[in-house]
Amino acid sequence: MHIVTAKEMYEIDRFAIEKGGIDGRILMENAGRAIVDQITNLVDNTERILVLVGSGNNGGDGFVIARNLLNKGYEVIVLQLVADEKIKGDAAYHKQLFINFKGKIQLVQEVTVVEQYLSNADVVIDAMLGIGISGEVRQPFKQVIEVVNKLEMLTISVDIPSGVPADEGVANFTAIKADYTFVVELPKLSLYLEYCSPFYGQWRLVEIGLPHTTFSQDNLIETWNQKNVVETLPKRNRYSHKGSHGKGLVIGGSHTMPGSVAMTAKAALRSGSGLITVGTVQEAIPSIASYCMEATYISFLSNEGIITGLPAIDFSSYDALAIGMGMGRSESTASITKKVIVDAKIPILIDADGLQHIKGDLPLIKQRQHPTVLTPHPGEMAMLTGYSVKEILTSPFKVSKQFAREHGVYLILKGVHTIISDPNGRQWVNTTGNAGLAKGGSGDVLSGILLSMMMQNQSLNDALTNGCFIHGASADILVSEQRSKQDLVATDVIDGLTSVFRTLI
Ligand SMILES: NC(=O)C1=CN([C@@H]2O[C@H](COP(=O)(O)OP(=O)(O)OC[C@H]3O[C@@H](n4cnc5c(N)ncnc54)[C@H](O)[C@@H]3O)[C@@H](O)[C@H]2O)[C@@H](O)CC1
Ligand SMILES: Nc1ncnc2c1ncn2[C@@H]1O[C@H](COP(=O)(O)OP(=O)(O)O)[C@@H](O)[C@H]1O
Ligand SMILES: [K+]
Repeated sequence: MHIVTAKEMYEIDRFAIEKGGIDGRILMENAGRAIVDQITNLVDNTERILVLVGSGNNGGDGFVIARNLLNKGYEVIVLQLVADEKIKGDAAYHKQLFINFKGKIQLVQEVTVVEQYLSNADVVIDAMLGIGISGEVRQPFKQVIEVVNKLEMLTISVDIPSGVPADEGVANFTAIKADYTFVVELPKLSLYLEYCSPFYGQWRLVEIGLPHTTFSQDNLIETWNQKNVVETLPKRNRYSHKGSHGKGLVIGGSHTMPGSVAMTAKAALRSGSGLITVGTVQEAIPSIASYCMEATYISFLSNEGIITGLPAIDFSSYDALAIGMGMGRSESTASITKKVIVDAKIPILIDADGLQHIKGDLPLIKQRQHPTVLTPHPGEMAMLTGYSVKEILTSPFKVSKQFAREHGVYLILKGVHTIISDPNGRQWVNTTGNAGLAKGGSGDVLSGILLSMMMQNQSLNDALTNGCFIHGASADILVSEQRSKQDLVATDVIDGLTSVFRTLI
């Protein structure tokens, strides 16, 4: 499903009205009615409802909601926070209908009066500001937002919590902290920004009759859901053999960090790889092998438990490789990563310490004729780009698209809403995962799943989006059925892959 910016939402809206011929007043009615259907599931009709409306179409939705709740027997008051002449067009039409239906509207701009009304209500419907907000929230909205947040009453936002920007790039704002948000037709970008999404509370899309299309050539962002995975994940052929499912190489690990490659290898095998070989320091092999007996091993030259040299490896005998996990950041390991980038004429995934190694070698990556996948978390992305972590979290879509295009890489910017970007600038947002994954080792497991997916018979975009989905889905199933976010550890996520594959395909 497309994720839209405010501009794209307006384009879709304009298309529906101007080319499709649908009346904007009907769209507004549809939005209000669809949201009322949701509200009636949450709120009993004995509860007193206060609808806060602003000057735009978001306020127009508020009038439709108020009229339809009134029809259903709810006690409703609309507080209009702007002067009458500010309410225009479709919103003015629906305001008049509400009046015709004997609805009560109070024009209020004093925050103390708003507070009195709030104290006599059980539920507040926030239809103050929608996706048309520009700049900082002005008065009286700012104060009203602060009062609503302070009161902690059930708050339901229309389309977007008032004050939250629809798009990325705005770091500081005052906004309603909604319990529920009913998002009109398509998800807005800010739903997938970790500093904005908490404001939405629980959210759901409501359909109002707009086409699900995008007119943008430049900003193709989609969510990746279970349906997408089911459609694209290759089925295992009855006649397949181990060679059909990929021979992968994992390079990394050190005397003090053997677990990382062990988890990557095990996760790769549990996600369907035919054969996995681990290249690591000799000292680490016994402990890794006891956890991952299915893999084979190459002993690398080492000094004090750190890889110092790359043995002669015929990279072409592998289908893909992953490098960097637990490898350390010495000069010797950096030069090995560099050699692999140049010599390995196969798809490679670079993670963790490998990302530190490549900072100065991005031009070499650009020259590669085979796909390169980078999997930074925001800290690593900051190191690679020179932006601060805050800047990255404020504009993760822009920063990662720019980087993927500029360096010709597939970029997986990990986080609460992991963003997958391809070298053409297409982007997907993963929809699975939970805070149980915020533990050391989760990234190593992801690398293993991705390595495996890269070797299955699917496009690389599908492989990476499916890999991220499967990783998060494993954690989600575990947390809902047997573990908790507290005790979940990375090796559990590997074990949880069983449930994912059993339920998904
Ligand atoms: N046909 C349509 O256009 C539809 C739009 N829908 C609703 O319409 C909304 C978008 O409507 P609008 O484009 O009118 O935008 P808004 O409803 O967000 O209102 C924008 C108005 O708010 C004021 N404003 C902007 N920035 C402000 C700030 N920083 N502080 C205080 N006031 C500010 C300005 O007067 C501006 O005209 C959507 O979020 C959705 O709720 C729905 O009704 C569905 C159909
Ligand atoms: N709060 C969270 N919600 C969802 N996913 C998370 C959360 N925290 C971490 N993750 C996921 O866990 C993984 C962590 O990777 P990373 O930071 O590289 O960990 P490590 O290097 O310790 O293995 C990423 O896939 C990330 O998306
Ligand atoms: K709103």
